[in-house]
Amino acid sequence: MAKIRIYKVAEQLGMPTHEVMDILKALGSDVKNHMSSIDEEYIELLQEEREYRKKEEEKNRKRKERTIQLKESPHLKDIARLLDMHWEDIVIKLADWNVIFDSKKPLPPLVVERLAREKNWEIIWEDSLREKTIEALQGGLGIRPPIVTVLGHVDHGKTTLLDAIRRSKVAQSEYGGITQKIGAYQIEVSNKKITFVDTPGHEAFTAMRARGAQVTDIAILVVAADDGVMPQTIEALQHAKAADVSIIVAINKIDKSGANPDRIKQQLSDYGLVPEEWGGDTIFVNISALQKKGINDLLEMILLQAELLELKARHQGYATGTIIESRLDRGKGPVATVIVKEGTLKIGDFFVAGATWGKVRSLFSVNGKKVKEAIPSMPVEIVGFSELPPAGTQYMVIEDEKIARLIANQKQLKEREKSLKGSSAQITSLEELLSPEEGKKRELNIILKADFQGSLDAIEKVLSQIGSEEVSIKVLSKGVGNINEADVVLAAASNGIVIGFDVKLPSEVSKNAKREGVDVRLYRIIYDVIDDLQNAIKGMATPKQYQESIGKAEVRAVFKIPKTGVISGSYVTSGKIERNAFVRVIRKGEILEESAKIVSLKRFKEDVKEVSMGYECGIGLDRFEDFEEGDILEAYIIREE
Ligand SMILES: Nc1nc2c(ncn2[C@@H]2O[C@H](COP(=O)(O)OP(=O)(O)OP(=O)(O)O)[C@@H](O)[C@H]2O)c(=O)[nH]1
Repeated sequence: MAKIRIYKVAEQLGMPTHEVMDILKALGSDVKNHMSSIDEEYIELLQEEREYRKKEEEKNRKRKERTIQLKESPHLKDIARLLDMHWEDIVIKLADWNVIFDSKKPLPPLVVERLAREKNWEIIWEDSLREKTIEALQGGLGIRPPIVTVLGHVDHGKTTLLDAIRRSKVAQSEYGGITQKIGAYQIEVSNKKITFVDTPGHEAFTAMRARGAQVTDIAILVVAADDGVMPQTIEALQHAKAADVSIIVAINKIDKSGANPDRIKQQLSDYGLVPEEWGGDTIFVNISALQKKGINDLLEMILLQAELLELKARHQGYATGTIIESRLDRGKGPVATVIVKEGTLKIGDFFVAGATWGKVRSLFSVNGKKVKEAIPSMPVEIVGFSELPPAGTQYMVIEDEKIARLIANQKQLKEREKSLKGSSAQITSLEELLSPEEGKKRELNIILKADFQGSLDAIEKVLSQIGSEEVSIKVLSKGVGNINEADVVLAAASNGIVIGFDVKLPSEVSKNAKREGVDVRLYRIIYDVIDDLQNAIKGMATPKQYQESIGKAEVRAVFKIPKTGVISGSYVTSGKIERNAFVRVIRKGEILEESAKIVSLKRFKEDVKEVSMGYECGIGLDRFEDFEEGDILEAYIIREE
């Protein structure tokens, strides 16, 4: 066996001699110094060991480099410093995540970790610091009243019930003073409060949820005893279930002669709402909203249910909440009703609600009385908005006026961008839903509509069999009949898709679906449903897109045209430019804009579909206006494989 000296080995492997000797010694060899010789066959082993050590070193180095050790609960400014971020940027992010910023308090651990992760850092909390920080933030957690929404089929008595409750509990004198409907009210029974959202109907309920606002804890499902369970009763029930709220059934109109509460209990049992007396856990209460009978029982049941739910909220600190309704008041300007979720809302607070911001100038209770502050679950009217915020918008108090304005402006920008792109970032389609996300099992939420019960059951059965390891299929709601507004809203709120089997999609509903970015699919053959879903689950339905270049133009002049915007007078140097193409803007070899859509293509004053090589034309783009002479516009079309 050939021998080789250690210093030669070291040279050959590019390793320091001491390291070679180190490894050899660890192997049991009795090497003395760099002049010692070893068998050549050791070289491979040395090399492997060297590689392994290198990788470990690298790992260790990364581990050390990318961790932040925390010895104290970090406040926002600490984290900004540690992550080398602007604290304003962090505050904007927090607003996006609906996390209250309070400079006097530490940031919640999860938020710290998430911020760090975005910058590729790992947070190491010393000892029990993480727990301590959580404890410190939870100070002031207290019971809060339940928030109740009334749902049910048309004419089953939702409005009458809400009215009856309000009239029975709010003193007549106060009630008389209310001229405006403000979307919510609060009553007191046996020294406990209950908040009612006064916009009955599951569409409103789910529309709010679609905006990310889940205000309801308990849904009262009103069913008229003489009419029984109707399509919208089921729809409402499914919406409430999808939102994961507790349901109490109020069997209404028991004063009527045809009233048959047992039949309703039977019907609802089929949908999983089994009365307690039959061994289930759903509370049923018989009422007559018109004759104000059973109202107290119902309220008691709501309180009982609320107790079981152990509803709690942070009472201290800055407030967050949800806009329930907004209106323009002649005297007060834009006002909105907010139900407070956390914290205490006070006069003088700065706030952000979606793209609007403001300062709380005055607060009114829902009975029209001036109040100084509002605590969790309390509905309150706020004066001081800069613009009207839409219902369902999240509301949050911001410590600093400048930041409040900044966040609102950012939101405005984002919304404008979204409307330019024509669709929201949360488009949920089969394709997108199924695009893989780090090792998580994905859920495909389906709203199923069919021509009759038989087909509905059949499809649901096959759907339950085609989930895969990565994707499970969940039928959120099912019903007989055409696709309607409520289906679309539910899909939007639950990131689901609507599947229609031998039913119609009315054009109004279709428009809304498009606007909301909801994927609606219509089928006539059951196997097509299965095929499509199976393919989608396998990822085969994701069409591969590629860009096909069609031509180039060079900017020769730049014009500003009133109302139209900036137009580049260009000369087509190769291929052609088509009106429906996308454009890449290149200046001196640098890409300034990757994907702008052509919004105007003209020859002289005429709109044209395409312009070929050798011709001049005017090109306007949707997201780029800063043309300069000499810019190259590369036109391409997106095709699917
Ligand atoms: N007999 C009787 N009639 C009732 C009762 N509750 C409501 N009604 C009547 O039923 C009709 C419909 O009541 P509403 O409260 O408007 O029903 P709703 O569910 O709010 O209806 P929409 O707002 O159209 O969805 C009205 O004429 C009420 O007077 C009741 O307990 N008994």
